[in-house]
Amino acid sequence: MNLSLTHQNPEVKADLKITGSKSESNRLLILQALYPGIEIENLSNSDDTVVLKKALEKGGGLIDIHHAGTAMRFLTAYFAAKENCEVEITGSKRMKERPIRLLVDALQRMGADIEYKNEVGFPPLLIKGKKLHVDSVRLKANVSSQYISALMLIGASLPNGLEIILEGQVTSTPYILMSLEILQHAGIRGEFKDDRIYIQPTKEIEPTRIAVESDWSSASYFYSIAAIAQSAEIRLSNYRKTSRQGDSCLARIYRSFGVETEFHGNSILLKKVSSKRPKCIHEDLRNSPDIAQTIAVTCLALGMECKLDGLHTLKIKETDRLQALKTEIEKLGGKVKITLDSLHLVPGNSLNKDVLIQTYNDHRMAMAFAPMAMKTPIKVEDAGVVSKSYPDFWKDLKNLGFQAQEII
Ligand SMILES: O=C(O)C1=C[C@@H](OP(=O)(O)O)[C@@H](O)[C@H](O)C1
Ligand SMILES: C=C(OP(=O)(O)O)C(=O)O
Repeated sequence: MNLSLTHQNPEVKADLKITGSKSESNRLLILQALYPGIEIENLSNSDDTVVLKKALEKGGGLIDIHHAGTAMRFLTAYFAAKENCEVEITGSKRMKERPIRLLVDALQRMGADIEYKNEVGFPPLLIKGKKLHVDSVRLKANVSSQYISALMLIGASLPNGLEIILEGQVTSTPYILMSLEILQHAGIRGEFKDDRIYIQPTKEIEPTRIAVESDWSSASYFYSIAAIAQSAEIRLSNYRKTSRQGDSCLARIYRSFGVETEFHGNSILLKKVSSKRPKCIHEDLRNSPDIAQTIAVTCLALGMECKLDGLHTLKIKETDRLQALKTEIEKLGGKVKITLDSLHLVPGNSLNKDVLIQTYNDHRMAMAFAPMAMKTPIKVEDAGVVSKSYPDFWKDLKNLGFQAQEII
């Protein structure tokens, strides 16, 4: 499904409930499978969470997790440590290009029986679950934090717990802290200090009800809309002032675009308070890689220069996001230089009209470019990709005055 998108009203007002964080949901589902006393509230309705839940219910055999990176990584560790289970985990064409060797190597050193079905280092994987005895493992930490979270989530279920020694500069650190906080919330002891993580062995936990906060990465598109609009008041729930999600740094970053965040009870109110903004934004997004696309497109829409660093993980996500951003921004008239870990955008004098934005099976390409329709009519290819993290995205956008029409 391709969509033609327009937006005529410079004033935006809306009140939306955003689905639960997929990162929190997927961690909690793994923990719940290991410790049945956990009850989860506000679970994400994203495809990535649905596939993970179904895989856990199936418990073995052939499992296809499509595009879901966290599901692939978390389930690899989960099944490797689950005695007497045999599973083949596969995914989309892109999933078969997303590296998993660092995690598989670590699990194999812990005693796991995992084989590559096709290419070494990439899914699909053949896993024969067994008891893992080794209780200390070293892991390169600068490629994806998901490998580390995957090990942390199974750590407490191992006979002696698990020590993880991190090598190199740690990336996406807030996601590691999220894993630790969720374990602690469930009653599992653990610590993360310098380059060492330790998770204490835990046989049982007290029954606990844990509420998932709504997804901050999904909120980023509304920050972008508020920044681009002439006036905006957008209320989003359910959010907390002290969030486990690193992407809550949006509140700080979008202040530079004139958007203030007010916290009221369990909701946030995004208010456009000023049209003054700097000529150039410079951010290191090592800790919040998922909002890079949103910020780049906001800057393009507002005619601002933007320098983003710390983007070394973007090449191995749903698509090569650095290349995808460059190609699509240049179609609209911006100039983009990319390196292996950075992006520099210089906006053009005007924005091209009716450009078809390609989405490359990446939900965030579709959602990040959508706010651009407030400045120039655009078309979005394969708009259904949003369901990976935010199935209600287009419906919610209509509530903000966007007109979306299906086109061939
Ligand atoms: O652990 C998680 O839930 C995630 C970690 C991040 O991945 P990397 O650590 O690979 O950057 C992030 O991009 C992804 O969307 C979700
Ligand atoms: C990178 C993402 O997800 P994953 O790695 O879990 O596929 C994302 O949602 O932006």
